[in-house]
Amino acid sequence: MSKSPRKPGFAVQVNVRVKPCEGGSLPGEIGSFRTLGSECSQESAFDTVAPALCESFLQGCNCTLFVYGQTGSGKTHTLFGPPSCFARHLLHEAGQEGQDFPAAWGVFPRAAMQFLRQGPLTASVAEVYMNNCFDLLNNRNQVQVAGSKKCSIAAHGPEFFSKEMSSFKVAGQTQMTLQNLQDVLSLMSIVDGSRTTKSHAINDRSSRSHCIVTVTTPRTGGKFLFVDLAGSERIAKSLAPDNFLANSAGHVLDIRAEEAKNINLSLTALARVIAALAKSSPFVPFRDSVLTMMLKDSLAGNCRTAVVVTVSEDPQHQEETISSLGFARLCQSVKTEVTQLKARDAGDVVKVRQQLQQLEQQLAELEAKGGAGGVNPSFPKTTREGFVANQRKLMEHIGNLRSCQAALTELKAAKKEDSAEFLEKSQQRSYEESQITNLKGILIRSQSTGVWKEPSKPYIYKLAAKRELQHELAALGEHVQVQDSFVMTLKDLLS
Ligand SMILES: Nc1ncnc2c1ncn2[C@@H]1O[C@H](COP(=O)(O)OP(=O)(O)OP(=O)(O)O)[C@@H](O)[C@H]1O
Repeated sequence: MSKSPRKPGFAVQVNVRVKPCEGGSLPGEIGSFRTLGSECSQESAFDTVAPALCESFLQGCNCTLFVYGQTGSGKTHTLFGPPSCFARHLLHEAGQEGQDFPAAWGVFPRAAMQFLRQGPLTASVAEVYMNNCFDLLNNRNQVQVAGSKKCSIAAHGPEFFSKEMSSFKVAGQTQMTLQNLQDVLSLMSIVDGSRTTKSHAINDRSSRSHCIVTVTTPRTGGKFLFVDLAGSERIAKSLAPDNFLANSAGHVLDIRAEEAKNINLSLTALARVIAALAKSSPFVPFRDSVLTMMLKDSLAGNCRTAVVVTVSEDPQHQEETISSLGFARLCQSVKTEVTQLKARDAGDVVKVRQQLQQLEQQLAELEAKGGAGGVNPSFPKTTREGFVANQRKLMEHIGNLRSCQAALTELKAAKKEDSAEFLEKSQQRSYEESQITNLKGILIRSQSTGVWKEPSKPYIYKLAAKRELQHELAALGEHVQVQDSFVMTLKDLLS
């Protein structure tokens, strides 16, 4: 990808959004930030925060927008929208009022709609939960961040992934093509439905993970990261007594406290990185957490970056508000460099084609050595066929269960919990769940006989990388059939 000269020192743009609270107010002056007051609508929030970033992205710059703040202060509300705002009936109602989409939609879906006027995009969604990264577009499969201490992608992954330890990449994330409003809605339904959320004393729908939606434009290869950070929290305030679960060994496991501890650790790592960048310190501890590795390019690379710090007017959260404003001040001193990427050309296509060919050859070699796994040919035909048929049935029932759950969420959002349709879908959900339990039992029993071998990790990574390259080629305007080349491992299906 060709680059034009760097424009030095682009300060991170800091915005503060205030969540209203009746009778509440902020502790003192906010400071010299762009402020989105408690009356600010979703549309005004977008108009304040996003236009300059969106324009830069469309001109070929990498951009990042992240939201930071105390739990329940409005991060997800600002970036994506309030709970259930992606229910399909709301889209229909907005259409009847002559709107393109519901007024409640947040910055990301509005920005995506703007980008789509210029052409298609590809998107991926990562969730960072308990310091591990998961692919929300592929059944929450765990993916590795290259350069992390846990796994070096250089050991498994395709050669074209950067081996430079100074740059971190997520290996083999699933890409989804966005072409229209329906695609944006589908993406948001997946994010909404698969993110780890819990209800606690401060927020009914609290995100227990950081969520990074990345959209890429094929014209330049430029990326825009939309980052919804999990909320900082004081465990004593947010922890409700019903959050204790007994695990199978009989130990009492405080999952919520463990999650909160992990969230706070990663946010502390982020604050340390930002403090080091603000002081222009020679050492910046990006490696301290998966989150900071993933945000390295956004904070210290070629990227135009903005942050929305969300705070509450509620007097009982004053201490957290003061702390969040301190974070906002730190961010103001961080500068990135912004380089405009040039439109891609035929040379890029040739390069990607070569990489694809190389990868296909490596996949063939792995297949020849049995790396693709599969059914053990030494077993009788009927056993092999029976196993594969059960595997297929399990996938079908998992698909049906997901559709059922999506339909139930829609009906709930439309307040149709008393309808016959809701009852029918609930019954179907129970049926699908019982089928899944039965099939899992059968598969676990037959797997232990050795009839099935899982594909190797390098094979899975290379296959995912092949799909990414096919998407890239398609986005560059090449006629290429993007193959659904995921390997759904049995381990994933049975988990
Ligand atoms: N500016 C706002 N105006 C009106 N309602 C808001 C505003 N900000 C947040 N809310 C509402 O407050 C609730 C909590 O907001 P949200 O889930 O976005 O918080 P969060 O910061 O993402 O929390 P967490 O870190 O726990 O995930 C939601 O019901 C949301 O719609």
